Amino acid sequence: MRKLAEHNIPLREASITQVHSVLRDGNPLIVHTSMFANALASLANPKQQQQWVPLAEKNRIIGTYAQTEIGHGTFVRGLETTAIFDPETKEFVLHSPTITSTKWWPGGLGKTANAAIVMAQLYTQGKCYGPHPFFVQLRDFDTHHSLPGVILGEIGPRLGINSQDNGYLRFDHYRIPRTNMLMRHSQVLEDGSYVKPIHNKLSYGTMVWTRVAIVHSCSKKLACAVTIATRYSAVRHQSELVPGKPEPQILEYQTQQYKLLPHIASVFAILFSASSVLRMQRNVAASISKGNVELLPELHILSCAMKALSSQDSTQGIETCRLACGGHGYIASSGLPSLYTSTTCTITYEGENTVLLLQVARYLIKSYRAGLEGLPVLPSVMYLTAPSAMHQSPPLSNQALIEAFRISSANLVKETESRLCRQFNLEQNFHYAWNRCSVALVHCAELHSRYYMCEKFLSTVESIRASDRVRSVLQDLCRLYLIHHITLNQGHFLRSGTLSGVDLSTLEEEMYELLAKLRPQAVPLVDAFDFRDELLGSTLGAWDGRVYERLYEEAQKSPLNKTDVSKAYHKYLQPLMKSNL
Ligand SMILES: CCCCCCCC/C=C\CCCC(=O)SCCNC(=O)CCNC(=O)[C@H](O)C(C)(C)COP(=O)(O)OP(=O)(O)OC[C@H]1O[C@@H](n2cnc3c(N)ncnc32)[C@H](O)[C@@H]1OP(=O)(O)O
Ligand SMILES: Cc1cc2nc3c(=O)[nH]c(=O)nc-3n(C[C@H](O)[C@H](O)[C@H](O)COP(=O)(O)OP(=O)(O)OC[C@H]3O[C@@H](n4cnc5c(N)ncnc54)[C@H](O)[C@@H]3O)c2cc1C
Repeated sequence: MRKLAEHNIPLREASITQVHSVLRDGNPLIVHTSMFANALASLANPKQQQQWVPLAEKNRIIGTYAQTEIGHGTFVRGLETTAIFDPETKEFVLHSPTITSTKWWPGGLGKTANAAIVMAQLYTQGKCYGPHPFFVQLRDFDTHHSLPGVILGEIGPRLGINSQDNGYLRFDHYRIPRTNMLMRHSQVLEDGSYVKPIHNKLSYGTMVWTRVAIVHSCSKKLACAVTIATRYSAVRHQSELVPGKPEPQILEYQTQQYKLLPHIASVFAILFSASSVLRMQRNVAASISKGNVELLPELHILSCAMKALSSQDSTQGIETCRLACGGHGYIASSGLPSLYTSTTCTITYEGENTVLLLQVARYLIKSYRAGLEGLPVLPSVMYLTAPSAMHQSPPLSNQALIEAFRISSANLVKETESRLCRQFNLEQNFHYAWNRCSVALVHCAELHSRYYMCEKFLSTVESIRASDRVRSVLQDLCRLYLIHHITLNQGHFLRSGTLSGVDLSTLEEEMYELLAKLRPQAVPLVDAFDFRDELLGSTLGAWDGRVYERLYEEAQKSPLNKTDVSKAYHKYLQPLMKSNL
């Protein structure tokens, strides 16, 4: 917090700095600096912002975002916490009517936060208007004791990020002023009448913002992992590549290059896509301020797509990096286990990936059908019904590969839509038919998302003007990325007829050549991510390559090494050894 103040970084921008990486096992303030700060900035009206933002900036108020309940995370409309307007006192009464309505998971809620943005079902004049955000004080601002009517605690140990004190929260007819409803987009007036927003999903805006932030953070996490594994692979010598010759650096093995280089490429693919979605988010935010919500659905879908793909890719990439470090990748001091546990949760939180991909698929099917009917569709999905342009580019050029992605994606959507129609004819119920096609629908969403990411990678690399040599290395990396993802998805390209078996063999051959070509660039590429050793926090990945010394030094810090003979010997082992059991 002191660093943020020194550098004049506003609270809501803190989460895109590296400051949170200082903590190894989760940051109890991350939801305060990210979601809580963003909810105030985007969901509170100017008067409310004046009231709470300065206090949050000074950390007098430490907040969290309390939406998920034990019973419902994905299905936001199913939340059970109620906020009933009482016109007599001009207050909302917050209540948790069931066990399943208990708020569960919010980061920092257990012990750190003294306030929360609570999502609750809004009732006024006897009618329910769905989930709305409320500013709620949970603890006394001086003593930090929980307030009467508020029951809260921590939910217990998790796979990782255990310093984040994820919490639970219940309300027992807890009263808050009417003016604590965040009223930028919708309002409840003094007489209890409801003023609806210009788009009924504007109150979900903090989730959209966070999904975009997660994409950015996934590229950082993966960058840390590839830095550790690549540097280690340059230090580690093992086995014989040529019998009788000295043991080579493990980075010389083609299989090791295949484990690492595509994930180095992936860091850039995710980063460039994150920048593109961030630009769109800023445009949409500016439009919303002027009352225009036309591009909100496009932003929602793009943020779902990129959050799902980047969390999946970075989690898999980090695990591959851990495995690429052999046994030493399993030791906590390598930094890789905590990178994994703090990244795999991004697959689940802020919208479980399958659910987000189904949102993308719904948009693809709707847009495809609209396009067929000649209705207007938004730019990112025009290609679904636009004529093919496969023959305009030289065969197997980067542009041709992007076109192959585009056509294969359009083809898969077309095929899946036909399947959906057939299923609908059998079931006579759209929802059952949808469920029966949902595996294929997820594949549509994944391929569309991959197409977007590949396209952003290529267009960004081609726009680099600063240095020919940098551009040349990034072009090779981008080429590797395109070919790698084509080889992983061969079936889609064969089915769409965009690539033949011979094309795929040619591309595979080129991929192996690229691995060898990029091998000398591996260490410079990860060095260019420029992580300080303190932030990387890894015995395997430090700048100076003193891997073995650091592993040995770190082992000395183990509490078990404080004494030669442990207490457990006297208490358990010695009696066991003497017991003749
Ligand atoms: C280092 C920086 C890192 C920063 C990150 C900080 C990390 C902090 C640590 C942890 C944070 C974790 C926090 C959380 O997890 S908070 C809880 C998050 N919860 C979720 O994300 C819930 C997921 N569910 C949903 O979002 C939705 O309910 C839904 C699944 C998307 C939609 O459900 P449903 O289909 O029932 O849809 P609705 O009836 O609600 O919607 C119908 C139409 O609305 C469109 N829609 C939905 N959402 C939005 C939106 N946000 N914006 C615009 N439009 C939206 C939807 O597409 C439908 O449109 P259509 O035209 O097809 O009818
Ligand atoms: C580390 C961590 C931190 C979190 N922090 C916060 C926080 O700060 N604030 C907060 O409010 N919440 C937080 N959450 C909660 C998080 O947002 C939810 O866990 C998440 O949205 C998933 O919801 P769920 O747990 O209800 O899963 P479920 O929706 O129950 O998912 C279980 C399974 O059902 C499937 N499924 C569900 N619906 C569908 C569907 N329509 N179609 C197909 N399959 C479906 C899913 O794909 C999944 O496989 C956090 C969670 C974690 C793990």
